[in-house]
Amino acid sequence: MIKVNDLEIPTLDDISFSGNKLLVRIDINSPVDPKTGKLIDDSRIKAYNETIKELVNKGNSLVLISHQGRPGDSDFISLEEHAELLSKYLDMNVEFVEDVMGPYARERIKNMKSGEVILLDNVRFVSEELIEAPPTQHAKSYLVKRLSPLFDGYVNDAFATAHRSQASIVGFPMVLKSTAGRVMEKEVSALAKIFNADEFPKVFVLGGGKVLDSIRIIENLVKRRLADRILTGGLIAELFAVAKGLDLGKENMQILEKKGLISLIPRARKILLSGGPIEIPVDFKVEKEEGKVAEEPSNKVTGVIKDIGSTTVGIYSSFIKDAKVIVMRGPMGVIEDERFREGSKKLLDSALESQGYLIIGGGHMISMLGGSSEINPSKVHVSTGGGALLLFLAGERLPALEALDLSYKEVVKKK
Ligand SMILES: Nc1ncnc2c1ncn2[C@@H]1O[C@H](COP(=O)(O)OP(=O)(O)O)[C@@H](O)[C@H]1O
Ligand SMILES: O=C(OP(=O)(O)O)[C@H](O)COP(=O)(O)O
Repeated sequence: MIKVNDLEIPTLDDISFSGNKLLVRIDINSPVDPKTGKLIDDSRIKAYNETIKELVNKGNSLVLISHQGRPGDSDFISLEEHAELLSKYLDMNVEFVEDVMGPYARERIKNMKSGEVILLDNVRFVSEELIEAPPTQHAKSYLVKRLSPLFDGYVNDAFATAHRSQASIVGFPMVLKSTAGRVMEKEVSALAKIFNADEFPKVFVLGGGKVLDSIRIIENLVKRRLADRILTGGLIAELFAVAKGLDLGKENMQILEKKGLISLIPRARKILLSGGPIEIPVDFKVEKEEGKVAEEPSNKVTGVIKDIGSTTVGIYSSFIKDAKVIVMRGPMGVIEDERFREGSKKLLDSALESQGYLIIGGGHMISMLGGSSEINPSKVHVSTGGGALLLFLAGERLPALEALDLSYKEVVKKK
């Protein structure tokens, strides 16, 4: 059992599945090249080998289920390429089923033979999956009602989605015998051990595009006084810069507005006014007319912000080098474009060179590691999670863990 605060979460050692048909929730949501629609990193696809092989070796047949991107974004794509890569890394056939809960998927699941593995299509093609709701409500969703009768059990290995109260995460545990998979187990046990609240300075490097998540994370970190410094990059840096009163120019404001981020300015301002240890870039790398790249001080920005500038890289690196614990999530810039990878790459190098312990997460940031074999596991924890990782470290309860705990009490023990 994994014990987290008052939660007790069963693992594959506590509920031994063999010869069963299992629904396995994984998170293979990966960075996508917006130009080609192809995956640009496969770290998360490789992560589930142990769980999948262990379950297959015990004669189970597996239906893998995952999301990819969010509706409206360029990375909201089908999982066909993911199935090819899963087959390659597992060295076994993972059949792609271009359906989630329709008659074709259900018929295919009914006819599965022992040891077979299939991957359903992007679960966010089902609109119910996008609703954040309590487990009891999701247990009544069509997704759960249509799929759960076909299975003997449910395994949640999607640590990276553990902070979402969505149907494929919290609905199935209410009706099926459920456990955490090996990735979930390792992440939760390792993070509970390595994150020592008494070790400081702790430096958080937070970038990327999921600004609402980041604001929630920062509010938690500040409230619990867990961070000595929070170094911002990506869109989160832009939001804090505006909240501080900097004029980032019309184009950047339009981008923030288009992404619906203007309404978050008061929350960012409140964090700054409450003394949150937020660092804002002193310069940015920007793209100007005809694709020209330039560096501009934060108070004189005219181009579109695409990365942090070199002076900021120097300042941030010195904070990182002095830290005892470094947590990195979300890139400093638009890393899909080679010209704007430098900020993230240099901070990552500083973190790897530092004496501090590095916890790094989030699909885009771990892609910067490029599968590096030189990572010292006693000094670095590479997490499959980004937002889930940070919220867990900040002490928030994760819906996926709560649902597995509840499932053990209500579904397993009462049977
Ligand atoms: N200044 C910026 N403007 C627009 N997008 C940005 C900026 N900085 C980073 N991004 C985008 O943020 C995305 C990654 O953010 P996110 O999904 O939060 O990270 P992770 O997957 O590592 O958790 C990338 O697609 C990147 O292009
Ligand atoms: O990539 C993910 O989160 P992350 O960017 O925080 O690492 C997860 O797959 C969750 O995706 P979501 O933030 O669209 O719910």
